Amino acid sequence: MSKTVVLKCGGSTVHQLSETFFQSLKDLVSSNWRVMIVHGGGPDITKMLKALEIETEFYNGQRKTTEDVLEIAEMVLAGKINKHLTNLLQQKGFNSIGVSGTDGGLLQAEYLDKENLGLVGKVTSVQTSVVSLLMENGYIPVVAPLARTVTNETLNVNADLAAAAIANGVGAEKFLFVTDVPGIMDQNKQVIETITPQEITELIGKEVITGGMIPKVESAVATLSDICQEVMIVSGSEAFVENGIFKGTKIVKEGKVLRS
Ligand SMILES: Nc1ncnc2c1ncn2[C@@H]1O[C@H](COP(=O)(O)OP(=O)(O)O)[C@@H](O)[C@H]1O
Ligand SMILES: CC(=O)N[C@@H](CCC(=O)OP(=O)(O)O)C(=O)O
Repeated sequence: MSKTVVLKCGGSTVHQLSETFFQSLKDLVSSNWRVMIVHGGGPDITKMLKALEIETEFYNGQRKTTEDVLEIAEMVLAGKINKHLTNLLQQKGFNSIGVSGTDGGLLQAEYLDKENLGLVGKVTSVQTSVVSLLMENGYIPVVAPLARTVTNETLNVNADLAAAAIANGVGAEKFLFVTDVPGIMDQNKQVIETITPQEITELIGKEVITGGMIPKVESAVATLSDICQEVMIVSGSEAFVENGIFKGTKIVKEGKVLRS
């Protein structure tokens, strides 16, 4: 039976995906992996909000989302970025379908911290039937990180957290964060090949892992399970798998160093 890999493509990399990245994706598909993509788009949302002179700020790494901000976030995520990626995949020879996390009940959420963040969601459940059907039929689902509450309100969701919830929900064997760096770097800017949750905590404490890397490693650690034994941080501007060998940083459960 084929295994599932979830890729989270960050907003920092969605416009810079290289030919070798798509070659790696082809290798995965031809090795019988079922592929699903969840994307971000933070920089594009910020750019559009600035152009429209709508104020935007972050609280604990998440965008404070008013109704005006949500309207633009949904427009950019489910419109601009989702169509950009879906079209690009189609152009590169993949069958892809773009959906929003609000479609088909895919992502259900509750308010994360209504007082401080406004319309921001924390995913509570993932309805996988539609995306599973798509993958079974050879399509790559491309998901925008928006969710619905039980009372049908749309909420903005941090893409790292949305991707982690989806990886868990679909029972993915592999979960890759595709970003603008080739992996987690140590204090000497060398890419770390394998890292455990304990080492991650140490590097956050030493402020070697900072900023946008923190939600990634925290989501990675939270996603590690008996099914998903390996989460990776990889680059979108180069090959992330060659001859079955994955390149980047592998985040593995304590003491386990696994082969690709
Ligand atoms: N130890 C680290 N190793 C690599 N990148 C790091 C590290 N600490 C912080 N970062 C930062 O994390 C960034 C990736 O996070 P982010 O910009 O949020 O990406 P994305 O748009 O893919 O979600 C890198 O560009 C880098 O500046
Ligand atoms: C609540 C929240 O912060 N939502 C994010 C959703 C996009 C995202 O996470 O994009 P990246 O992966 O490019 O950062 C935002 O509005 O920017």
